[in-house]
Amino acid sequence: MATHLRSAGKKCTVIGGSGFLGQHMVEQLLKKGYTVNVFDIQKRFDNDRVQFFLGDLCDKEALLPALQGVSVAFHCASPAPSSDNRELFYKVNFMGTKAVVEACKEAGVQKLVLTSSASVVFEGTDIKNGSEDLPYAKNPIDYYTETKILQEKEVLSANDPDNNFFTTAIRPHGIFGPRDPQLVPILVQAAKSGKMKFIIGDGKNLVDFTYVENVVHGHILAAENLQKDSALCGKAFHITNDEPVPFWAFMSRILTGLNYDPPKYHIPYWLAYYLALFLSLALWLLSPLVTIKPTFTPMRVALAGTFHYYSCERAKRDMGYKPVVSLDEAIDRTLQSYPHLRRAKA
Ligand SMILES: NC(=O)C1=CN([C@@H]2O[C@H](COP(=O)(O)OP(=O)(O)OC[C@H]3O[C@@H](n4cnc5c(N)ncnc54)[C@H](OP(=O)(O)O)[C@@H]3O)[C@@H](O)[C@H]2O)C=CC1
Ligand SMILES: CC(C)=CCC[C@@H](C)[C@H]1CC[C@H]2C3=C(CC[C@]12C)[C@@]1(C)CCC(=O)C[C@@H]1CC3
Repeated sequence: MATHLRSAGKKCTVIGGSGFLGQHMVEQLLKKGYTVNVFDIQKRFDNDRVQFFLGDLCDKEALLPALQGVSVAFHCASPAPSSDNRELFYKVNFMGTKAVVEACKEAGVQKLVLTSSASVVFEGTDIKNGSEDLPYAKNPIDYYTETKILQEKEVLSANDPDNNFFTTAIRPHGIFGPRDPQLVPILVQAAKSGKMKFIIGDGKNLVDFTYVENVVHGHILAAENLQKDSALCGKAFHITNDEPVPFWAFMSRILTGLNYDPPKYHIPYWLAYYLALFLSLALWLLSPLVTIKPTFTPMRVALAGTFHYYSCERAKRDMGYKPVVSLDEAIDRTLQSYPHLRRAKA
């Protein structure tokens, strides 16, 4: 194959490339010999090998220059769930994704890989080894997830082999790893303020936590296997560590690894849920006077007190996926990457 064709095949754009997952995507893609463009609303790192395009993905005209000569676009941009901004979720995750699809088609990008979420099928009740055949949640756990469903449907239905445009979606769950601004920092903050005393439920509920490098590996395999007549076209794939763990054992391991005490008292699931619901209601009533963002929310209680782990057999079968970093190794690497969050021993 002529060099220019080979390098065109390896030219990609990471939309959301300044974010947590996006930065890890960029690092691995560069290691694998891809030429990488980043499109993001902000620039959070410097790298001479990356071409940055700053803009809002809702603006198709802003996206087009970042997609010229590119064969694969990875779309992993989203407002943070914690921003709690319904209008923004709808605008970016739904309308913005329509703009991404249109811009890809117009620029002649052949493959679009969306970062969706396994939570698109989660309604707050147990899911054990859930497959991709589960229906979309009728009552998603929050509005953010509702717009992730709209977004995934939009991307998968855009798959159009007749026009040489192929789409797929990766559904990760509980991504963690170095530089994650959410899971470990939120947990440490909760521990520091004395909020990590209680285990919700009996502590036996299994959950997937997925190391960021495995999530990246799934995305790259998806891009490399996405082609005419492949099983990936227009389909979604769970990517997990394939090692579900008790939610509270994972939390305790992170906390003790950073010298914080693990939670030890149990509180029944339904009591926690109704307390969180009552708290949300009280804060909503007070919202004209004061704005408080609670750590303890019904959605978090559902995430912390139910089983929700997913099968990644489809990804193994159709793209040869296998986690590249074990959960043990992943936790160790993550703990080492947060020296500033470690509590000094008394
Ligand atoms: N983290 C997790 O556990 C999971 C994440 N996901 C999905 O993975 C993807 C990546 O998540 P993560 O890396 O954690 O998220 P981040 O918030 O770290 O990264 C998202 C990036 O997209 C940028 N962005 C937001 N809005 C726009 C816009 N309008 N135009 C251009 N760029 C924009 C963000 O900028 P800014 O920071 O300024 O908003 C940020 O740089 C998301 O789609 C998320 O839904 C799915 C399952 C689990
Ligand atoms: C499994 C999964 C989807 C993980 C990623 C999300 C996490 C950032 C949060 C999900 C549940 C959250 C949670 C807490 C902290 C942040 C999460 C792990 C608490 C432990 C915070 C303190 C409490 O009051 C209980 C919360 C339970 C859920």
